[in-house]
This record gives sequence, C-alpha cells and structure tokens, in this order.
Amino acid sequence: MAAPIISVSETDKLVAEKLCSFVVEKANKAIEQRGIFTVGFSGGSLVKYLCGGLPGRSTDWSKWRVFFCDERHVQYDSADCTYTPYKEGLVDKVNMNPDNIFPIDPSLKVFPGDGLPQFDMLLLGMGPDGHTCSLFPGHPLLEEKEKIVAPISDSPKPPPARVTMTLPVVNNCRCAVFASCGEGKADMVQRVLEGGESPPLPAARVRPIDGELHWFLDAGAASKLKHKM
Ligand SMILES: O=C1O[C@H](COP(=O)(O)O)[C@@H](O)[C@H](O)[C@H]1O
Repeated sequence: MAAPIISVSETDKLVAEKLCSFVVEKANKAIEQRGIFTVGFSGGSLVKYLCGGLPGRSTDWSKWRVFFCDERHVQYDSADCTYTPYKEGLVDKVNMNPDNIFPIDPSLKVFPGDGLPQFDMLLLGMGPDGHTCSLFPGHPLLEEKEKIVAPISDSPKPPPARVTMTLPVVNNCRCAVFASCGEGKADMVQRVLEGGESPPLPAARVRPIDGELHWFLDAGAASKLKHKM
C-alpha cells in the first residue's frame, strides 16, 4: 500500500491543469502498455476540472473506456446526473465512441464478469463530510465485500438513491486520484490525510492495495495540513 503523493497548486485552475496533464500521461502509458485505458469518473467538482481540461489533449480517445465511480439514480436530463455533463462536456467534444462509455445503468445492473475489475485510474472527489463515491461516513456500505457496484437508497447527501463502486473495487485500481479545492475542504483534507482517525473516514479508506494514490489540492484545501509539501 503506497503512501499518498500530494500535489498542491495555488488555484483550482492550476489544479485542473495539473490533474488533466497527469490523467493524459497515465492514459497514454496505459494505452502503450495494455492497449486501452480504463478510467472511472466521479461527479461533483471533478466534472468541471476534467471537462474543462481534457478536450484538446493529445491522446487516442478511441482507446479510452469510461466508467463512473458513482451515479445518482435520476433521469439523464436531471441536473443531478453525473453521466450527462461528461457526455456533453467531454465525450461528444472528443468524438468518443458511445460504445466505449459505460454509464451505471439506472436499472442497477452490475458490471459483467466474475472477478474484481482493475481500473487503470479512478478519479475521485471528497465531500466536506469525508465521503467519496457514494460511500458515506458510518454507512454499512463501507463494509461491502462481495458486490463491486452497489445501490444506496439513504444517501445523506441528496439525491438519496444512488449507485456506487465499493471499496474492494476502488482499492483494486492501479491509480486512485483525488482532486479537492477550496478552504471548505481544508478540515477534511487534514483529517483524511493526517488524522489517523478510527474508524477511518471513507476517503481515508481509499488505499489501493497494489496501486498509487494521488491527491491534487489547491492552497485553500491544503491550508490546514500540518506537514506542508
Ligand atoms: O455526491 C457526490 O459528491 C462527491 C464529492 O463532490 P465534490 O463536489 O465535493 O467534489 C463526488 O465525488 C461524488 O461523485 C458525488 O456523487
């Protein structure tokens, strides 16, 4: 289990730029080594960072396979939907083949196949309560060991019905990447990265068994870290 690698940039714009360069570098390496790049996107603020910074980058988009770390159980035209802004802000802009996008189906079908998938990269956000994907503090879903994707009907953050990757699949990825910006996240960033709390907060439970863990922060989100980078 590797220690988190933390990158602090002055502004959220610079975080987005650095993050997108990092994603594309990893994507191109994965394509060179394994032929495709399997990536999971999260909702929330990541949508803006990725849709703002990825189109126009140099990569073979036909080799990307895009999944979602979590999704709200809403219609595609709902403002709460995670898939639609990525479809409009990235997939359509770079002409990705729709067959290569795998939205979590509102009928709650799980991924095909038996084994635990190993994503090349999972792009994660962290809420001010320390949740990531739709895995919330104190929720029994944090202990899920069998399912790789699971429904939740009592999310404390609306909307209540969602579908989420579970910790076993998250921690099986080759590279987990958090992006958090703003002073509103500072307390939680400090608790997750330095707090050593028991039980650990959901975001602190993201520790890929055999992969890398990166945190991209702006100065506000990093402001309460005791160990400055
Ligand atoms: O509800 C959600 O929140 C988290 C965190 O979002 P952020 O806007 O605070 O970065 C997000 O990662 C997750 O995908 C989403 O469903």
